[in-house]
Amino acid sequence: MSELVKKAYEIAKEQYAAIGVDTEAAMKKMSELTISLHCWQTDDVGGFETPDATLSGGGIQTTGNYPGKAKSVADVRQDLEKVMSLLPGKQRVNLHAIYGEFHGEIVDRDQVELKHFQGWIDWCKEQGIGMDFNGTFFAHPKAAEGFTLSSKNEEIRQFWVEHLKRCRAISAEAGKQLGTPCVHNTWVPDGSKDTPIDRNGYRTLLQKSLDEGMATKYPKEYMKDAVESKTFGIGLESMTVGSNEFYVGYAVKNNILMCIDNGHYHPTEIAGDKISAVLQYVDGLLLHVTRPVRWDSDHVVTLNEEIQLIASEIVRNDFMSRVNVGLDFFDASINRIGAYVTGTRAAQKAFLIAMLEPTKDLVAVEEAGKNFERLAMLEELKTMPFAAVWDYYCLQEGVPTGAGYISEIQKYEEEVLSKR
Ligand SMILES: C[C@H](O)[C@H](O)[C@@H](O)C(=O)CO
Ligand SMILES: [Mn+2]
Repeated sequence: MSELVKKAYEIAKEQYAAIGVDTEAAMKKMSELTISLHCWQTDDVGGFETPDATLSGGGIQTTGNYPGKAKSVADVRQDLEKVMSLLPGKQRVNLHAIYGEFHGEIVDRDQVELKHFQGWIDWCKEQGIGMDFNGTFFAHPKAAEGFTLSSKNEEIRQFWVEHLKRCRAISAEAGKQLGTPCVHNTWVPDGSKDTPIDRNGYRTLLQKSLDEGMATKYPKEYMKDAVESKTFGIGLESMTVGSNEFYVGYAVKNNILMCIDNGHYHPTEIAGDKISAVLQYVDGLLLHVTRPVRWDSDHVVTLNEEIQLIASEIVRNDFMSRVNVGLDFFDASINRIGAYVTGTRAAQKAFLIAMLEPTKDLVAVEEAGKNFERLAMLEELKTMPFAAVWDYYCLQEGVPTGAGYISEIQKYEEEVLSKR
């Protein structure tokens, strides 16, 4: 098999060289890409605050009941280790605050501390990876009214401000210990099912709470703040407090990261187009790469045009060091390890394809007004022998080539997941 992969690669290398693309340089550039693996695909966003915790509310939903979901932090780690063993390139782990090690104690969100996540930091150290973090502002009685950081109930608002403060402190310590900045992302579901009157009041409160929660400034080498907007959530269809305009404004004003989740816009909007727009005004972005199907359904990422534009925009403009690439999907209807591996590989493929583009030539053609030639070149690029380069890259990285990971995942399902 590996002989075949090498042979195919040699031919592909020549074909790419003929259009001015250096395949070796492209594979080398892949080392600049680190993908942050969201822990929540392992257990359908349940977390471990209580033994039977499940996702409820917040306008997000998992569907499906495929056997084998992670039931403990140990299961999550075991699953993520399996996932990483099947992926080329570099990864990090992205945790939500509900994934702490609480050891049977009821720890409310305004009580989370470093000690609940020290085990995770140690595990990251062992794995040689970085950690990202998220306050969890959903699936909680104090989020049941639809408002958290923008709540008009001062006690509730303060509760969530305290959660934000604590999560940022945990993030800073994780980044410090691991020697790589931890991105702390804030997404709140806040919004209204039916038409509200005081949109402005809620937005003023959200801004006030973010200012309070982020008042402590940490060194950028330890942690970076990100804020995530959304168009609407289920049951919160009429108004989202943290809309796109709200958070672009907040991120620009405070020069923090804007999180672009490509499931969080109107279906006709193109998330990839937003990257160069927002990066005119902020230093960096966080991406939540996902696949919305008709709504923010968080299907497993596949190699589609949307993902391709996102990756191409980053590579074409040399934005690799300014964009933190994370994933955000949770499909409970299929093997969850398979979901991770397929989805992460799809995102990585999009980046490698972007790195195999003769961008300078395309720009020259565009600037010369040769739009037919631009169109034709883009079409021809679609059928270049990308798979041969991808397989060779996987071979070099010591992970299964082609569909080779499927049987590995089936074996893991038989030996581990089916016994849970
Ligand atoms: C669980 C995630 O934090 C959540 O999905 C958020 O990032 C989001 O995208 C909500 O729609
Ligand atoms: Mn998201």
